Amino acid sequence: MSPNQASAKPRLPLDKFLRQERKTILQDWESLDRQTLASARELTSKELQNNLPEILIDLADQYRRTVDKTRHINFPQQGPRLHAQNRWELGFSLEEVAREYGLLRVVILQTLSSRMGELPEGELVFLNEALDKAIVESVTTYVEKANSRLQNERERLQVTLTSIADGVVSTDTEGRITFLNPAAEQISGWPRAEAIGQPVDEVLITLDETTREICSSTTLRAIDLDEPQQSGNILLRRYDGELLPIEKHAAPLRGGHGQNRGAVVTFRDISEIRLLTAELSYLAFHDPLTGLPNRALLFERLTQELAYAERYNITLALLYLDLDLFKQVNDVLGHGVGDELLRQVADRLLGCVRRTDTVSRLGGDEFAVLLTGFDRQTFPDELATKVTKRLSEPFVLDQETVNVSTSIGISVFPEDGQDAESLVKHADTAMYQAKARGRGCIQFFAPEMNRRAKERHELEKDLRAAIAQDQLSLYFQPQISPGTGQMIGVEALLRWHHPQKGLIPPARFIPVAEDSGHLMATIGNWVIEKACAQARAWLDAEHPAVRMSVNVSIAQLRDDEFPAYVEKLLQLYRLPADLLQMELTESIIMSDIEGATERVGKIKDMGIHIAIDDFGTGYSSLSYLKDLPVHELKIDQSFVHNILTDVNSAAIVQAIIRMAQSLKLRVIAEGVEDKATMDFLVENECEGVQGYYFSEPVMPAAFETQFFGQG
Ligand SMILES: Nc1nc2c(ncn2[C@@H]2O[C@H](COP(=O)(O)O[C@H]3[C@@H](O)[C@H](n4cnc5c(=O)[nH]c(N)nc54)O[C@@H]3COP(=O)(O)O)[C@@H](O)[C@H]2O)c(=O)[nH]1
Repeated sequence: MSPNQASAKPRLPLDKFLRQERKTILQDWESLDRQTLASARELTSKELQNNLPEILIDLADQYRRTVDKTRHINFPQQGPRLHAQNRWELGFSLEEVAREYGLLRVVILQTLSSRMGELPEGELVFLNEALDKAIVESVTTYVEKANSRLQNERERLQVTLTSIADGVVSTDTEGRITFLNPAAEQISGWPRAEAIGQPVDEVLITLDETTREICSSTTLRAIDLDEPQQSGNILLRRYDGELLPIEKHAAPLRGGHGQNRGAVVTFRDISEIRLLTAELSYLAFHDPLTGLPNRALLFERLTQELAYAERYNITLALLYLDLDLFKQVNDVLGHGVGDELLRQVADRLLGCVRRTDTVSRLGGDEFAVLLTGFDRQTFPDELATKVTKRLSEPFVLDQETVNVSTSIGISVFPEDGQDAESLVKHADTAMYQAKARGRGCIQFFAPEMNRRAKERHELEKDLRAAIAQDQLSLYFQPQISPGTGQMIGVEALLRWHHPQKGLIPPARFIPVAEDSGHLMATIGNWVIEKACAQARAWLDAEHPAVRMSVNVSIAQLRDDEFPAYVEKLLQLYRLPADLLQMELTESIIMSDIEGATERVGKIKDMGIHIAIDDFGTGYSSLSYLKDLPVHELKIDQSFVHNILTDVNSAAIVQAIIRMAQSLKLRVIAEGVEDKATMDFLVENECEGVQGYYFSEPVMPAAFETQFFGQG
C-alpha cells in the first residue's frame, strides 16, 4: 500500500517524523550510547554525534526520493561511510559501530511507539532497511580501511626488508628458508633462488671465531625452545667460502594465534665495525706521528710489567729521553723537518732495543723506553749509552744534515719507585738533571733530585715576585775596540738579588723563566726598559754616547706587539734607535716562529742594531747570513776561551772574523780573559772584545767610575 492510500488514518510520514523528532532522538541516543559503549564515554557531544544529524536528514530525504520507486537506498551524501571513517579514527570497533546503529533503531522506535499507528504502511520497513544499509556501509568502510592498513604495513615491511643493511632470513618450522632479503643475499653471497627451500644451517654456516668449529643451530633452538637466541664471536662461511665476522639473532616466528610458524634470523656483517674499533683503540694508544705506543699505553704496559716484576722479583728500568736541540731544528728548519726527525729518532730507538722492550713517545721531543727482563744493574746504562751514540749520528732531513744529542734520565724498579707514576716522574727528574749537566748526558735517578725539582718550582714562584719587590737589577759590561782601547758599546746583564738566597746567576733563573714563556717576556721587557732608562741617564749626564746591548728572548719576539713596545720606549726615553742593540741567539734569528723573523725585520727597520749572540754554536748556515737582518756577530766564548789551546777553536774564530769582514758585519769576541787572547784577536783584526780582561759586569755607579771617569 502506498502512503496516499492510508489517508483515512492520521498521517505521519517518516520524513516528517524524523525532522520533527531529530533532536530528541539524538539526545536519547547519545545518553544510551554513552551508557553502553566504553569508547563513547569520554567524547564531547559534538564528537559523539558526529554526522548522525545529517544521516537522519539524508534518511528522511531518501524516503521522499525512493518511496514511489524501487527501494534502492544509497545515501548520496555518503553519511554512513563518513561516520564509519570517523569511528575508525576514534578507535571504535566494528561491533561498536553496528551497535550504535542498533541503539539508534531502538530510540527511533521508542519515540515512534505511541504514534506507530499514524505511520503509513511500509515506512517502518523502509526505516529498518535504511539503518541496515548504514550498517553495511560501515562494514564496507571498515573492511576497506583494514585492508589498506594491512597493505600499508606489508609495503612498509617490504621496503624495510629490502633497504636495511641487516640480513633477514625467515624459515618454516623445519628450519627451511622461506624468505631472504637483499642484504642477506649480499652478506651470505647466496642467490635467493638457490637459498629458498634450503635448511637454514646449510646456507648460514657459522663457525666459532676462536676454535673454528661449526656452531650448533641457534635457529632450530629458537624454534624448539620458543625463545630468541643470540650468537656473537662467530664467522659466517659465505657462498664463496670466505669467512666474515657476523652477529646473529634467531627468534621464533608466531602466527596470528600464537602458533609456531618457524623462525626469523637476522645477522649483520661486523667486519667494518671491527676494523673501526681496532683503529680507534690503536689511535687511543699510539702516537700518530711515529706509530709508537703513547703515554697511556706506556703506563698500561708499565703497570702490567710492574705486577709481574714484583711477583718474580725482577728489575725493570725506565729511560726518559729528551732531544737536546729539537726546538732549534723545529724553529730553523720548520715543523715538517722536525716531524721527520722525530720519525727517524723513533726508528733508531726501535733499532736499539729488543722486541720485548717498549719504546714510546710521550709528546714533543720526549720518548721513553721500558726495559724488562735484564739481570745486571749496569744494563740500562749500557743501553742508554748505545742510544746516545746512535742518536748523535747525523740525521739527513730534507737534504740538510742535522746533528742532535739526547739527554737521558733513568729510574729503576724497585729502588726508584713502586708504581708507574713515580717511576716515570723520577726518570723525568733524572732527565732534567742530565740536561742541566750539558748535552748528551745520562743520569740515574737519585732521591735528592726530588729536592732539586722542588727548588726549581720554588725559584719560579720567587721569580714571579722578584719584579714587584725590586729584586732585579742590571749590571753593565763594556765592549772595547782592541785597536784603540776605546769603549764601543756596553752590554746590560740581568742580576737577581734574592732576599734570602743572595745573588742568583742568570744561568740559573733564565731557563726557569723561559720554561714559563710569559714570565720571560715580562722580565725581558723590564730589562729593555731599565737599559733604555740607564742609557738616557748617561746621555743626560753628558757621557759619551755608547750603544746599549740587551739580550732578547724568543718569548718576547712571540708577541706581535713587541716592536711597538720597543718603539714606545725609544720615544719615552728619547733614545736614538742606533744607540740600542738587541742580542738574539742564532736559533731565534733564523727561526720563523709565529712571525718572529718579521718582527726582527721591523725592529731593524726602526734603526735598532741586531747582533747574533753565541755565534758558532747554533745552526746558522753561513750562506744565509748575508740575507739576515743583522749588524754584528758575537763569537761564542767557548771558542774564545780555547783560542790558545785548541787549533780548531782558533781556526773557527779566524774564519768567523774573515767571514764577518767579507759580509761587512761587525764582529765581537766575548769571554776575553787575558792579554794573549786579546793579542790573538788584535792580530786577526777582530773589531771588538768583551770580557773579564777589561771588566766583569758591574753596577751602574761602578761602571760610570771605571769607564766614564766619574764617581
Ligand atoms: N734573555 C736574557 N738573557 C740574559 C739576560 N742577562 C743575562 N742573560 C743571559 O744569561 C746568561 C748568563 O749571563 P751572565 O751570567 O750575565 O754571563 C754573561 C757575562 O757575565 C759572562 N762573561 C762576560 N765576560 C766573561 C769572561 O771573560 N769570562 C766568562 N767566563 N764569562 C764572561 O758571559 C755572559 C755574556 O752573556 P752574553 O753576551 O749574553 O752571551 C747568558 O747567556 C746571558 O745571555 C737578560 O737580560 N735577558
